[in-house]
Amino acid sequence: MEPMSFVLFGATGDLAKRKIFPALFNLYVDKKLPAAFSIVGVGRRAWSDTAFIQSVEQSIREFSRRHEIDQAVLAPFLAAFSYVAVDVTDAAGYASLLERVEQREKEFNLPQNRMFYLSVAPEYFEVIAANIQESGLGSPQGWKRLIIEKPFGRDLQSAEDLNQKLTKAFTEEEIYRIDHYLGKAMVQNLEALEFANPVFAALWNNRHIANVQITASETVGVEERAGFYEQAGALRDMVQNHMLQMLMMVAMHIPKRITATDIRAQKRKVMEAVRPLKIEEVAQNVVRAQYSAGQIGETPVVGYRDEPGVSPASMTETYIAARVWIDDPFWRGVPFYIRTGKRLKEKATRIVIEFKNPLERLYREQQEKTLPNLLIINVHPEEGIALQLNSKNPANSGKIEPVTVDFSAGHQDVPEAYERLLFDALRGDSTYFAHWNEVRLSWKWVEPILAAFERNLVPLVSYEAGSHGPEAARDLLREEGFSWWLDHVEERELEPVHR
Ligand SMILES: NC(=O)C1=CN([C@@H]2O[C@H](COP(=O)(O)OP(=O)(O)OC[C@H]3O[C@@H](n4cnc5c(N)ncnc54)[C@H](OP(=O)(O)O)[C@@H]3O)[C@@H](O)[C@H]2O)C=CC1
Ligand SMILES: O=C1O[C@H](COP(=O)(O)O)[C@@H](O)[C@H](O)[C@H]1O
Repeated sequence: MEPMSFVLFGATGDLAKRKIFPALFNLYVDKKLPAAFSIVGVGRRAWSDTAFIQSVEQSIREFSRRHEIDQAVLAPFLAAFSYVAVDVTDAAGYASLLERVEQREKEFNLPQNRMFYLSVAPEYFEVIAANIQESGLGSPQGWKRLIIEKPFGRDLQSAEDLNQKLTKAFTEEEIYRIDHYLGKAMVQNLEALEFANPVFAALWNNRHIANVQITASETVGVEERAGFYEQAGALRDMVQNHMLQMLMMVAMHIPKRITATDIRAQKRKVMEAVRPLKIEEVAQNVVRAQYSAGQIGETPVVGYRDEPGVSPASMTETYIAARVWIDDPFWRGVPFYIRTGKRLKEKATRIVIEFKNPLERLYREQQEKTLPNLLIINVHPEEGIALQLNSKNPANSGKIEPVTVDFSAGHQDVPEAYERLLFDALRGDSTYFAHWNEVRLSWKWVEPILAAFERNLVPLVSYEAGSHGPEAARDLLREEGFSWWLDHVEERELEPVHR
């Protein structure tokens, strides 16, 4: 990994504190940062280097996954940090930033490789990219890269505008769009699961798979983010990015080679084959809902409209479920169901692949019940893979019962998503970053849903906080004779009606 300068815009903010500094530190401890580097923080507030370095140290002590921090390791790490107060909208301020970056390059004997990380509100993305370009910061003798946070636009048009402006300063190959779900170990593992196991590779198609269920459920509510969330809702906040990225990762076909280019090409093909929804079809295929008051565990919680900062008549959805069809020869006829929501019963991101059960009748004639084989990929916070099979239980008169072969990654001290993604970006590996094609096609698919919501063509139903979501989401699957797996113990017993 080549020595470089890391310029962090938004260095005094929440994301820097909770994720970026701890991730950089953990990479440093694991010897995954270059041998020499400088980190220049940028914010508005008039901090000294010392004040900034103190805040970095505090964030590492508070948020690092490592609880034991060795001062002898921390001190040289912190020595790489310095701070420049710049209002990013003021082009004149970039001269002092350039001066500092160059001064540190000389001090640490660094080649001019520059990583720019935009951890600021999205309205600043364009102006920062333009000012980087115009100030000379963006013309180093070595490489330059741009890591950019979500959200990438708020609809197709704004995403296109943003992309056009960014690409005046950075090429597509230089842009690393963060989707932190792509940094999750089990999402990255999907590729190996599908392509490193011929047994699954052979089954990964509509001949063998009945449906795919992708869930990202959260117990938290809107927290202190009402200002943002009221404008976004679950569709923009989770579906356009994380949910569709997981769908692409599950549905992609075997690439020629395991490279960023080939994998991204396969993901693009999936999104190109996703059946577009007409506005008038949205209501039949998408459920939108909002949480009402309820209980998370033992704790009573208010409904969304009573959350601080939320309008009492808010129509913002905190839950989405949708049926997605992929019209290609591999997936034609296999529904992909996605759902995500806040204030649900459990915190769980999970993918369930339900296999077809053509031999079910054979055993039914024997008065035996078999359940479909399920491949369950627990993404977060549990991490692991489970395969549900049917097996005779000798302790129960040899009756067939479901058994689960479980590989759980347990709670090992594994790198967090931001560590993996930063490591990749520093190495110049863009496999697990969202390519513009993926972002564009995702917005394109989401557009009619946004329009249908705006025109109120889809009812906003409510669900009780602490529940598994609205009944309408169950009805969505019932239409094809399926049900959401693993919501309820009793659903394990529930026999889906297979056609
Ligand atoms: N926080 C999170 O968990 C997540 C955040 N994100 C994204 O990351 C980005 C940053 O979020 P977050 O850290 O929460 O935001 P914060 O509001 O906590 O921080 C914003 C940062 O931007 C700086 N800033 C704001 N205006 C200016 C300006 N005119 N000139 C220079 N610096 C400025 C602030 O500096 P100062 O305070 O000194 O003015 C601060 O460092 C956003 O795009 C967000 O959507 C994405 C996923 C999760
Ligand atoms: O991007 C976002 O993700 C989080 C959920 O992330 P997870 O890693 O905890 O599953 C979500 O709470 C937030 O609203 C959204 O902006």
